[in-house]
Amino acid sequence: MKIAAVQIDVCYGEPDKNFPRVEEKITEAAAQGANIVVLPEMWNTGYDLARLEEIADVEGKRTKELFTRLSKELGIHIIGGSVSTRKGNEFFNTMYVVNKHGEIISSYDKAHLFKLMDEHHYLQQGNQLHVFSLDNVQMGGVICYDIRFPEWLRKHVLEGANLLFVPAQWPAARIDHWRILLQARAIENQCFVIGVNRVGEDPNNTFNGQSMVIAPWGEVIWIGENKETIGIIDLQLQEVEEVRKRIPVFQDRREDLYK
Ligand SMILES: O=C(O)CCC(=O)C(=O)O
Repeated sequence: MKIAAVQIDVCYGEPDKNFPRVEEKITEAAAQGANIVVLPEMWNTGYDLARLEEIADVEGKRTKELFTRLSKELGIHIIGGSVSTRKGNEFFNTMYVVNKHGEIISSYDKAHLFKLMDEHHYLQQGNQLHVFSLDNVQMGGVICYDIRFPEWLRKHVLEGANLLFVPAQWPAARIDHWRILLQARAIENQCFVIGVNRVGEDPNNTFNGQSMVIAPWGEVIWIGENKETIGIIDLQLQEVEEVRKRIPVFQDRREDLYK
């Protein structure tokens, strides 16, 4: 399974600039032989939350149209990072997953809103777990701050996810936390973790990439530098089983102690 981690800059509050750029990057990832492309968080608008009325994607229409068209044309699955959406009169930070046949197979609204970036003032939180299947492999998708809640990611793995995707806009100021938390989530859950961050700046933060692909034993098999880049990473999925046999964490769990 070949993953393309698309680490890009995001134009603040400018969906009309971001949509064509993302189309270009997905096309480039497919040309490089990827089966699955992964985008960063809130790539349509960035964190221009005060202007969501004007710029959020209404019912995710524009995003869904782009993903369904491209996935079919290019034969590639899309883990759509996330986009700011408007559903009715409320706003969300939403991930769409579209398979290579152009079917929207799942969507997820960020469950844990990040107060340091004012999300709780503008967005509604999601309440649903996010496990889906592509090419008969069970996967999960959460968003950025969600990784600080190990119990939330564990729940996805207990529901069968062997890979966890984490789109993010994780500021450089706390990038050590990003790296360590992603690695810990991979080791404790004995699964692949694919974190895709952005680069560049917005009025409040600087972002320095360091998107990561981590194997179930915890090795970092790819890390993005501080520049726009597409990482193409070939995952050996049998490693999940191998690691779980070596240290049988899931058999040894003491659920009776955790309630
Ligand atoms: O938890 C953090 O330090 C960063 C989280 C974040 O930037 C986000 O959820 O958008």
